[in-house]
Amino acid sequence: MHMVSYHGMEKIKNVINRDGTERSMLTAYFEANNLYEKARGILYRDFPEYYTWQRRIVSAHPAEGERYYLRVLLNHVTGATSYEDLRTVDGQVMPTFREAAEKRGLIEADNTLDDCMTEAELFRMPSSLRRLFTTILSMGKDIESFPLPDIDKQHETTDDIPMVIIEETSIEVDPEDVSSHKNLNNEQRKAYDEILATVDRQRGGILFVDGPGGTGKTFLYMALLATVRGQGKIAVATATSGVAASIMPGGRTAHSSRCITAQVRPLELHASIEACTQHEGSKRPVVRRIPTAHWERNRGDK
Ligand SMILES: Nc1ncnc2c1ncn2[C@@H]1O[C@H](COP(=O)(O)OP(=O)(O)OP(=O)(O)O)[C@@H](O)[C@H]1O
Repeated sequence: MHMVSYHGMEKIKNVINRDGTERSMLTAYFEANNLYEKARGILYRDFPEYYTWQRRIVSAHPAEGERYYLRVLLNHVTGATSYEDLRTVDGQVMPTFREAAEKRGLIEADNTLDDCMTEAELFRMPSSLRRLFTTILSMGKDIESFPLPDIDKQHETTDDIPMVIIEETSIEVDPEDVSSHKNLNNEQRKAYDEILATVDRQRGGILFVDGPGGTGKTFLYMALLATVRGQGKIAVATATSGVAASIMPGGRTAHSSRCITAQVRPLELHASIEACTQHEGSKRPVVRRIPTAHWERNRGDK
């Protein structure tokens, strides 16, 4: 079980027969344990302090499964002379490295995951560190066990209300926007009434407002957002670009919205809002808790 690099066009027979392919740093370590008694008391990771290798020890990611558990064992077991020997615990050969690590009590009790983060911190880029951290959390590691800064209680959810709802309901409504519906022209009024009727029916719907630049679409959105929010309902305003999103109060880009992903298609909107709030820790979707409307600026986005 070791990695071999080869050219894509190379014949597999040649790869296997190439000098040195059958040896890896790990098999060299097993050999050293076989040959030298002194080597048997040294952990694999400390080996470079006593013996010379031309390469550095590679790290293993928890998502790599057996390769990772092999690394866990090597971090704790000295003197192994073969893979099988490494899997042997109390005279019993375990079928997998994971089971061997479990039998030795290394997985539950040790701080390998913390060590993994500490080691990764030295050379990984932030995005890669974040991925590693979420992988570790998904393996059942409690986030509280990491020395993270304290969570600002002010931003925690209260009374089991998901954060996304608190954020959306705390958007301030400009009084000028609230009264702007009185100034709508006939076409805007028609669209305004129809959209509000759809929101009130609470049965969902997809409506498109279209028109040449400067004909008052944004003016209409502002009036709609203010009216819906003024009624205590949630109006999620998204746009495909940051500039277009910044025009609308509480507006955000679709991909940064915690409710709607960039790939969302209109018919998936309901499902994506549900998925989002369930992810936030609530089993009750926003759409059932508070009537929700969603505006997306598309055509003519700046
Ligand atoms: N009913 C109205 N009463 C007063 N002013 C209005 C009305 N409708 C639109 N306007 C004004 O007309 C101008 C253009 O409107 P708006 O920006 O809403 O157009 P738009 O269709 O969103 O344009 P674009 O597609 O270029 O973004 C704005 O200054 C807006 O305030």
